[in-house]
Amino acid sequence: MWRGLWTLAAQAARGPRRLCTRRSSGAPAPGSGATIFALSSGQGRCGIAVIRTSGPSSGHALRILTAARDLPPARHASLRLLSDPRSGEPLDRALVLWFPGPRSFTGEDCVEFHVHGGPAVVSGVLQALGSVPGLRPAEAGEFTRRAFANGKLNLTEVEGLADLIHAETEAQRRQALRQLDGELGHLCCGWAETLTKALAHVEAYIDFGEDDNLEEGVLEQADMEVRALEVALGAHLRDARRGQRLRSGAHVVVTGPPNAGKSSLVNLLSRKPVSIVSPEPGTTRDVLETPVDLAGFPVLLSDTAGLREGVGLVEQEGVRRARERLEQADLILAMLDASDLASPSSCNFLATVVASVGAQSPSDSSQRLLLVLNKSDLLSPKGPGPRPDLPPHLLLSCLTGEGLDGLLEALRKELAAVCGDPSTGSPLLTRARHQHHLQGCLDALGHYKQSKDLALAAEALRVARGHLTQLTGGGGTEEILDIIFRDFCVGK
Ligand SMILES: Nc1nc2c(ncn2[C@@H]2O[C@H](COP(=O)(O)OP(=O)(O)OP(=O)(O)O)[C@@H](O)[C@H]2O)c(=O)[nH]1
Ligand SMILES: [K+]
Ligand SMILES: [Mg+2]
Repeated sequence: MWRGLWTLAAQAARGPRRLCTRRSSGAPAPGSGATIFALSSGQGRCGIAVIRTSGPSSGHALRILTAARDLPPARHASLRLLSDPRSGEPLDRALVLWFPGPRSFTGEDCVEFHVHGGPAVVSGVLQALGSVPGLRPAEAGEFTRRAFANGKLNLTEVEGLADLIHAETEAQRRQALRQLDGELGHLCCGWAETLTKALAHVEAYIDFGEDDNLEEGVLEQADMEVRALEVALGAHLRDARRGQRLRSGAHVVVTGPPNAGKSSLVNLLSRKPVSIVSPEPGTTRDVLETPVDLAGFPVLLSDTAGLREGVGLVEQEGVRRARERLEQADLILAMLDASDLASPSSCNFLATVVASVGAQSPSDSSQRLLLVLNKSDLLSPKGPGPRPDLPPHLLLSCLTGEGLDGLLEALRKELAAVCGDPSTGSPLLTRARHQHHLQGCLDALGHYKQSKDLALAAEALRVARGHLTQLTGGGGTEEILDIIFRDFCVGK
């Protein structure tokens, strides 16, 4: 009888079937839902605009607009004259593509019209489509919703697609593409399969524990699998904030004593005059925030007031805001005037801000810091360099641009550590939702280990697995029943 169990375990390990399925499989139910249409390319005058439809009446709409009895060959671009079905008036000579379901983006019958991008052409074709019975304009995100409902994309892939459309920097694009390719989903599905296996072992023990035929070590096997999973989940959760930072931008804060050249650096990095630069110490008061692409990483760069005590009320408030912002920084750009290192404000800054960040033990939540000595152009070429007791630093001149390449390279390395490098390593958790479910899974595994009662232990495994399936948007306990009855040969 228990051959069945081990066959199951072996199969699950090899993964011949998808235990972690997408929402459903195959073609949509025939005649399900309306056929939707929309302009899929951007609004406004352009060379080519793409209008698409999805749903059972797509083929009909294509035939009506091209006044043709037959559909063009599937998945091949064909040049066709489009006419208004009501008046017969020609609208455009366009490329049309016919994607019969289920081999289409949504899994339904789809059509793409690649028309000339003039507003009158686009609105003419949209109106013509609207006049075809069974067609209606699509709602926001409805094509992707249908792709999800039809099992073409799981939830993390849907999120990856959304991120790809919104990606503004290279690193964001890489991360989104990996998620759209299903890397995070596959990882979770693999974990869910491990839990399904462990659950099958525990349930087998509950039902047949007294059975002499039960192979030994079934529960130990489940415990081992759970322990290995805990380690994997823990590693991913330690990295948890990185993917989210890459999605929404890392907080980089420029700080230092007055007149170090902080605003000059912010303007240099953002390539626009964000902040006022002047020889007067205490120029910057408010926190000035600007989004920039630094070496391919999305960054929210903040300029802040120079740190000093005993100044007027307004500047004091500026200093308070600067310190507050500093606490939220993922990466601190600490700046000093290289020609003024012996001044009390420089010494104080080194002893407080720089020393305290340097003393943090490295962990995901700890801040990173780059020390930059600006105004290197003021140092005499022959004279002694900056103080020998300084922590590691970079020399820069915002005036001449010397040292900027070195700073950008150092920033790239720091940001890769802060955001994770999407070209290498395991897929990152890009949303708080991912973190929530992985943490939920890990907590449930903790309950599993503490449970003295096997029924409660099995329930904990079900909760843990539920979190993983929710992460990819699947769900249901049908699959475990399926496995027990089909692979265990119960009743044989
Ligand atoms: N020689 C030289 N002068 C610089 C350099 N960078 C900035 N300055 C000058 O230093 C002065 C102060 O620059 P800011 O950018 O306003 O300095 P800050 O740190 O923002 O000053 P606060 O906002 O007042 O704290 C200005 O006169 C700049 O032109 C540099 O690399 N070399
Ligand atoms: K200044
Ligand atoms: Mg300033």
